[in-house]
Amino acid sequence: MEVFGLFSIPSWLMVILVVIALLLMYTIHKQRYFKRLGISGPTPIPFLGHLHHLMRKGFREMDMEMTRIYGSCYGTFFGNIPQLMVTDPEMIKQMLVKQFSEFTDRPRTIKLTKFFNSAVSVAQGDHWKFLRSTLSPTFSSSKMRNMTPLISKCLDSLIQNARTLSEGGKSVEMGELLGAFTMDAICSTGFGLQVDSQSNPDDPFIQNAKKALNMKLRNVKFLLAAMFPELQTFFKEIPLLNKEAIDFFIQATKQAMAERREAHPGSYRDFLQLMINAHKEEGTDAEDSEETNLGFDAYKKRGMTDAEVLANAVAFFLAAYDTTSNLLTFASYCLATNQDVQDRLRNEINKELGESRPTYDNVYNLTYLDMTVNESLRMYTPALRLGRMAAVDTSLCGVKIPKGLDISVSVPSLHYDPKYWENPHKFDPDRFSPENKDRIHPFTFLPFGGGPRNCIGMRLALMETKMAIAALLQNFRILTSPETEIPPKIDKRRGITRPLNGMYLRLEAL
Ligand code: HEM
Repeated sequence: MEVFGLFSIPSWLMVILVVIALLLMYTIHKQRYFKRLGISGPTPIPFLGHLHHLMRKGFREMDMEMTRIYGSCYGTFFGNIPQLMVTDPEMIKQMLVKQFSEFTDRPRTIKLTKFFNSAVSVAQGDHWKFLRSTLSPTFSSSKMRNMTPLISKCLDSLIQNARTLSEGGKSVEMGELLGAFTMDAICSTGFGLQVDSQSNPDDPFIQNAKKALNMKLRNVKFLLAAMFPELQTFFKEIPLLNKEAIDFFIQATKQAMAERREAHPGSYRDFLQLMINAHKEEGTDAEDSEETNLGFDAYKKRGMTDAEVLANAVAFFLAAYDTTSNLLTFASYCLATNQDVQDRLRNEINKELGESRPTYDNVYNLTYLDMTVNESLRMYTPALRLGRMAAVDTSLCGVKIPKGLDISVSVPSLHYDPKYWENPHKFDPDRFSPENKDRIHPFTFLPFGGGPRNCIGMRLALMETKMAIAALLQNFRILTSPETEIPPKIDKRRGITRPLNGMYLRLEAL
């Protein structure tokens, strides 16, 4: 083929060049999105956007670094998909609370396994409202109080296990120890399952939870969806989560349901029972109805379907496990590296509880324990981003927001912002003392998110964490060991804050 009569190139090469030019025009058009809105941000790489930063640094480090450079509202790209990053407390308040009706849903930037569309964490609009109102009663104060004996039993195993593992002054990998406690507590409080993963490190519940949460981001379909979001129409789903592991939790839930239908109907008051009570056999398939939006009243009338019960059961296992066990792991690290805080906390526990075992009510009244847990959550927030999607064309504090835009709040960036936290790298529970608490700028401390779509399991997570810390300090002094990494390196490949090389500490029996 002759080009302007000057030189000739083969037709196949011409076709390749035209395709490359069209693809470049496509990505350049997509990545001008924020320029068109007048929002600044780091320059994206064609097709990848800022994915290369994410792969190299992880959400925590990337977001904190970019927030320092670009401020509290800037545009980034997940491949060619625009994501507005926000850490301005007023904008966050508007989005999570005041304009909630315009920002009810989480973004579905990448279409994950369809199965999870029926989970409260992923469901949208009226479907979410129905699921949230059906599941919320599981977490009332009275239900929490009823769960105390179940958690106490798991604490007995925790203390026993900690004694065995720390014999002879050996360091203990706290992630394994506390992860097993968390899993036992989820199984018994949520599903009435007596699982003793604490005495069995190869327990299938633990192994499958780890497998399920180990997302494979270097997945071809996933990368294609990020670069060409329109292609997602042709993908049934993008299986980032391990299917075998998800199937394990589905089977465990089905078995628990079958057992209690036959053996002890009516004797349970837990999360699974609440779903069984709301379940009606004759419901339509959740995935289909979700796509057609039945409306809140119609969802309520038809009750929960099989798909909804199973999706929410699996979501409960996964949402509760990694978050709570990592909070406990980092709280132990903070106590080991701040012996003065540990002494003060143990004094409070001894004074208020004496020899009594921790319960929902007695740990609730421990002010310094609450301050310590909050400061651990500030420094090592398990959740890294809060996501919302604009349902309509709107604006947030004067910034124009088009319908469908994915907006993310970087929680660690807020928690370390020196504008709101003096000396943010210092572990200082006194920031949360009753006298100082009122001085905390609203919407700058968001470990459990905020507004009507905040963490549904917050009360359970806090109860479990506080009871476990109280029991540990009644029995052990937590110390660093030569293997303790100070400060701990954070695993960049995860969507959650967890230590890269484990958390090795010493537990000295008291
Ligand atoms: C320390 C432990 C935990 C932390 C730090 C945590 C954090 C969070 C955060 C930040 C969100 C998003 C909130 C938002 O977008 O505003 C969330 C949502 C959620 N969490 Fe947790 N969580 C924890 C434990 C739990 C537990 C124990 C459960 C279950 C029993 C749970 C179930 C959920 C569910 C179902 C959602 C979605 C709620 C909805 O969309 O309506 N979480 N969590």
